[in-house]
Amino acid sequence: MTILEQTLAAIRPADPGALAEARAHHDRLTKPRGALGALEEVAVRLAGAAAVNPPPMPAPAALAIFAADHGVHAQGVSPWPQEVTVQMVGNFLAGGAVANAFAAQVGASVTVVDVGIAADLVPAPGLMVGKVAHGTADMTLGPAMTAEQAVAVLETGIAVARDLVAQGARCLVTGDMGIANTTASAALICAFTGQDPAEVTGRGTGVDDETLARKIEVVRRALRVNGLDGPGASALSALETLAAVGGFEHAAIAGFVLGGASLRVPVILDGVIAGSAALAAAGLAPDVVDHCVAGHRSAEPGHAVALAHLGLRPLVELELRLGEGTGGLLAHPLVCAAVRVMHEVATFDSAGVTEKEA
Ligand SMILES: Cc1cc2ncn([C@H]3O[C@H](COP(=O)(O)O)[C@@H](O)[C@H]3O)c2cc1C
Ligand SMILES: O=C(O)c1cccnc1
Repeated sequence: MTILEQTLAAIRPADPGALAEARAHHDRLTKPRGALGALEEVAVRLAGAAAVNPPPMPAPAALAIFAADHGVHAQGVSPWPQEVTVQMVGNFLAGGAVANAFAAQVGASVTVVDVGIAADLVPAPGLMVGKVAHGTADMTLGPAMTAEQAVAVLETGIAVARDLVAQGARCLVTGDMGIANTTASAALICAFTGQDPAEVTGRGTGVDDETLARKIEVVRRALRVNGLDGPGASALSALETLAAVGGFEHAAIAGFVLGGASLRVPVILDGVIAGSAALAAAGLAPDVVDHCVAGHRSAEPGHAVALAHLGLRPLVELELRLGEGTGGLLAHPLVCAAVRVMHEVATFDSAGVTEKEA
C-alpha cells in the first residue's frame, strides 16, 4: 500500500461510545445543560475523534504553513505579484508575519513547507522542502497539476502531520501562503459543492469590482476546461478534481488533515483555502471531517459554502481574510477550554450541588 492508501484506510469515524459518554458527562457537570453552547459540541466532537472521554488536551498545537504558486496568477486574479509568496515565506521564517505573532500567543510551533513556490529557496531552519514544481500550470488551460504531483504533495502533507505528531504536537493547525490561491479555492469549492462561481468567488486580498468580475469568469473557465461544470463533474474523482483546479498547498493541506485524522489528532482548519482543501480530503475519506474543527469563518464567501457542505460550525467570526493559519490559531484556546472543562469541572454528585427539579 502507498502512504496515501495506508492513511485513508486508517481514518475512522467518530467513536459512537465515546460520543455518548462525552454527552452524558457534559450533562452531569455543574452548570445548566447546554450552557456552554457550541463549546459543548467541540468537546463531544473531540471525544468522538479520539475515541475516549475525556479526550486528550489538544496542546501543544503545531501550525504548518504550506506555500506554493499558481499558474492562474497569469490571468490577473490577484493585485499582488507572485514574488510575495516567497517573500512572505522569508517573513514566516524570520518570525515577522501575523501567523508568527498568533502562534506565539497560543504557544504553537510554526513549520513552513515549500510544496511548489515559483522561486527556489535557500535551505533555512524551519523550512521543509517538498517542491514538485515551480508553481502549478494555469487551470484555465488544462489541469493545474498531474495526478502524480497531487499524490506526491498529499503524501508530503501526511508526512508533515506525522512528523509534528511524533515531535509531540497534540493538535494540528492548517496554514497556507500562495498568491492567487483564493481563485483555486473558489474553483475547488464550486467543483465539490456544485455552487455557481458568482456565489463562491470573493475578493481575496481585496480586489476591485473589475478584477472580481474577471476572477469569477476565470473560475468559470477553469471549471469548463476541466470538465467540472456540467453533469459530468461528479464523475471525476476527488483526486482528479483536486489536480484539475487545486493548488499544491491545497493538496498538501488535504494530506495534512488526512494525516492528523489517521493518527486521531484533531486538526483546526483555517480559512477558505483550508475549507476547500478539506472538501478534497473529505472526497478521499469522508470520515476525516469527524477529526476537524472549523477554526473560523473567513470573509471570503466560498468559505461559508465549504463549511456548510462539510457540516462544520466555525468557532470564531471576526471577518478575517488573511490565511496563513491565523484564524485557526485564534480558535486554539477555545478548543483547549472546551476540552479542559471535561477534565476539570466537577459533577453535581462530586461537588454536592443539587440538580434542577425535573
Ligand atoms: C502580504 C500578504 C500576506 C499574506 N498572508 C496571507 N495571504 C493570503 O493572500 C493570498 C490569497 O489572496 P489572493 O488570492 O487575492 O492572492 C494567499 O497568499 C493567502 O495566504 C497574504 C497576502 C499578502 C499580499
Ligand atoms: O480565508 C482565507 O484564509 C483567506 C482569505 C483571503 C485571502 N487569503 C486567505
